[in-house]
This record gives sequence, structure tokens and C-alpha cells, in this order.
Amino acid sequence: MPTLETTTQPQNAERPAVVGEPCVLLKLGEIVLKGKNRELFERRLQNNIRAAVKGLGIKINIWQREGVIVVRTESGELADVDAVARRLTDVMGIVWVHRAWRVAKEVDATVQAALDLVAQHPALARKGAFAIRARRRDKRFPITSSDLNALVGAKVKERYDLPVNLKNPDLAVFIEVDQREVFVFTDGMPGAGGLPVGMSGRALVLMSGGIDSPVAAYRMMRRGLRVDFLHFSGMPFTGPESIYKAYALVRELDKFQGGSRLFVVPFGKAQQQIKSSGADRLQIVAQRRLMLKTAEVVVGNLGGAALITGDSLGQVSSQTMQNITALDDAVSLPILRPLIGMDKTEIMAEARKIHTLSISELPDEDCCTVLTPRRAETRAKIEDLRQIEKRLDAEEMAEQLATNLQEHRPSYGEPTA
Ligand SMILES: Nc1ncnc2c1ncn2[C@@H]1O[C@H](COP(=O)(O)OP(=O)(O)OP(=O)(O)O)[C@@H](O)[C@H]1O
Repeated sequence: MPTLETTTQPQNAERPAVVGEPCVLLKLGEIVLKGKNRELFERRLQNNIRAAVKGLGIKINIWQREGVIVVRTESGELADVDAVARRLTDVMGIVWVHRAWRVAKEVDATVQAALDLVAQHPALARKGAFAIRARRRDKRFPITSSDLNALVGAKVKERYDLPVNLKNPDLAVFIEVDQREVFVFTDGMPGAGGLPVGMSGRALVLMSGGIDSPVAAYRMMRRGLRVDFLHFSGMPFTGPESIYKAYALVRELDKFQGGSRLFVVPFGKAQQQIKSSGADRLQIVAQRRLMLKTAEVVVGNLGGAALITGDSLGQVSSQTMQNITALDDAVSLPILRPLIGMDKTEIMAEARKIHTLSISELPDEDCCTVLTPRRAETRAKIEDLRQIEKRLDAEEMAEQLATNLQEHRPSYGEPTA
């Protein structure tokens, strides 16, 4: 008779026991399409899973199965499994997170687990309609998916007298017959999707305290980039509030990658030098170009290969087509602008979803709110900007600014000061 690799674990007394062992079952997204590189992606994802769970202090084992990952806790406690499942919804590369029960690969155990799960479900008290959704990843299992649906469905109906509704059930029991065991579950949480962080290399996010740059960072992490963060504060002409905000934002975003680094540059004096050079209406674009040049030096030292900004076409005067072209001209590395075609309302909705919006909306004095001209140039000419930079020796300024960094390590889960 087939048995589970591990015996039944202790279970939480608050919920009725279910036959088998509670675990987290992860469905992978694009990774499964990766052909020859798939193993690399899977290994990276497993490391990211381990790193994310480490902060919870829960010991886990990870098993790679065909197209899915199984995460077991050493304690087997339901509370631990729940905590791990919730944490893993932030790990990039996973599309669904299920709290599932691993049961022995036999029909009786599968039926029993399904009955136990229905017994726990709130829809039972309401006499809600149910559906069984079985599938076999191992076609050698002696019963076909539709026979399993019919068999388990009949048992549930007989035991609990619930109506069946295959299209729109109040309660769906999923049964997945795998190579070594059967997984049975009723619920799932959407995962973060995308690709495992680190798979696409490393880049540097220019991080203001505003709404857009955190969303830009999230979008690029989701495409597999590991990112560092660079914030320009207006100090000594502004207070430290924008740094606190950048710190809090990076701490929140750290849940998606772990090990985040925030570098802060006091930028006020450089802004004043730009003003004294007679930049006038070009002040903002000239500042942005100096930020980008500094960022290019910093990212080179960190071994990254691209810069990321929260620019969105036409959103503010510095983001016209002509100004964006002038910004691109400042550096030779690619500038990734994942928000370029998004509306502000869409960006705000995403910021709300990733919990950065309320931090970004806190008041602060950003470096770019001081020394701004009354009217900003919307059609900056590259030649004019180059002239200003020649007078200032902007390349040397960027080198200097890049050596004058404060480094912080905001970590997700650390208590707020
Ligand atoms: N103080 C800063 N430090 C680092 N990067 C900055 C700073 N200010 C602006 N940036 C970068 O330039 C981009 C455009 O900034 P801008 O202020 O023009 O637009 P924004 O819509 O207000 O952006 P955000 O909401 O990210 O502040 C930002 O998304 C960010 O990537």
C-alpha cells in the first residue's frame, strides 16, 4: 500500500483534523515554459523561497515536483503552514499558493481528505453547492480524473447532502494526483507571478519618496531583476524626511527580494551649483541628468547593468518626449521605465496593492521641490544641457557624489522605529 514519505504530523486543535500532512503547494508561472534553463529558474526560486521564509523562523523543506513545488514545515503545525503560505504570496515566480494536504496515493485516503476538508469549510453550514475538480499529473493512477470526480462527489453528497454546482460552486475541492502523493485543497491565494528575482541580473532604482518609483521597482523585480536603490536628498537644504520615506519604501519592497540596499546621496549643494551655473528653466532636467550620471557610476560599482526610473510619459513637465530624450543622452546604460505608458490612477492602484501608497503620500520636502525655476523647460535641448555640464564638470561631480553615499539595509519585517 502506498504511504506518505512522512507520517501524519500534529495538527492544530482549533480545526478538525484532516488525514495526511498540511503543506504549501506552489504553482509556477512562466518558469514552466523555460525549456533548457528551467532548472536554473527553479533553483533560483527555491533559494528565494528559503530566504523569504527565514525571517519567519519556521524550518521548511522544499521538494521540487514536475511543474509544482511542495513546501513542508518541520513542525507540521497548521499555523506555521498558514504563515509560510502567506509569506510566499510575495515571492516572484509563483502564480498560485495553495494550503494543501498531502495524502498517500490511494483512493481511500484521497476520499477521506476531501470529506475532511468539506467538514472544515464554512460553505457546509450554509449548505452551499460544491464541485470536485480532480486532475492527474501521473496518468498511471488507476482512476481517471472524471471517475475520481464522480466517486468523491458521490461520497460528499452522501455524507453532507450538499447540492452539486460544477460551474459556480460555493466550495470547490481540488484533487491533484502527483508522482508520489495526492494533493487535496480547497483554497488558494494568487501569487506575485513574474520571474524569480535575480534571474534577469541586477539594476539600480532611482528612488524618490514619491508614488511612482516604488511601483517601477516592483515591476522590474517582477521581471526577475534584483535591484538596489539610490535616493537623492536635498540635504543640507531640506530635512531628512525624504530619506525616512525612502527607507520605509525600500523596507516594504524588500518583501519581494530580501537583502535590499538603499544608498543616499546628499544632493542639495550640487543642485545649488547647477542653479549658479545659470541653468534657469533647465534646472530640473539638468538635475535629473546629474542624478542619472551619478547612478551610472554607482550601478557600475555594484555590478548592475541598467537604471530604473518611475517616469511616465507626459505626467510632469520633465517627462515630455523631448526631455526624456535629453535624459537618455546623459548616460550610456539603458534606462528602464516600466511605467512609461501607465496612467496615474493605474500607478496609484498598483502602489496601493503593494502597500507603498500610504508611505509615498506622507508629507516630505523632496530635493526637487527646492531650487525649482518658476517655469520648467518642456523642450530641453541636449546641446544647452551639455554646455551647462561642461561649465560644471558634471562627470567629475557625478564621480564625487557617487563616493559620498550613505548605505542602509532596510529589511522587511524589521520593526518600525
Ligand atoms: N530625489 C530623487 N531621488 C532619486 N530618484 C529620483 C528623485 N527624484 C526623482 N527621481 C527619479 O526620477 C523619476 C521622475 O521623477 P519626477 O519627480 O519627475 O516624477 P514623479 O512622477 O514625481 O516620480 P516619483 O513619483 O517616483 O517621485 C522618479 O520616478 C525617480 O525614478
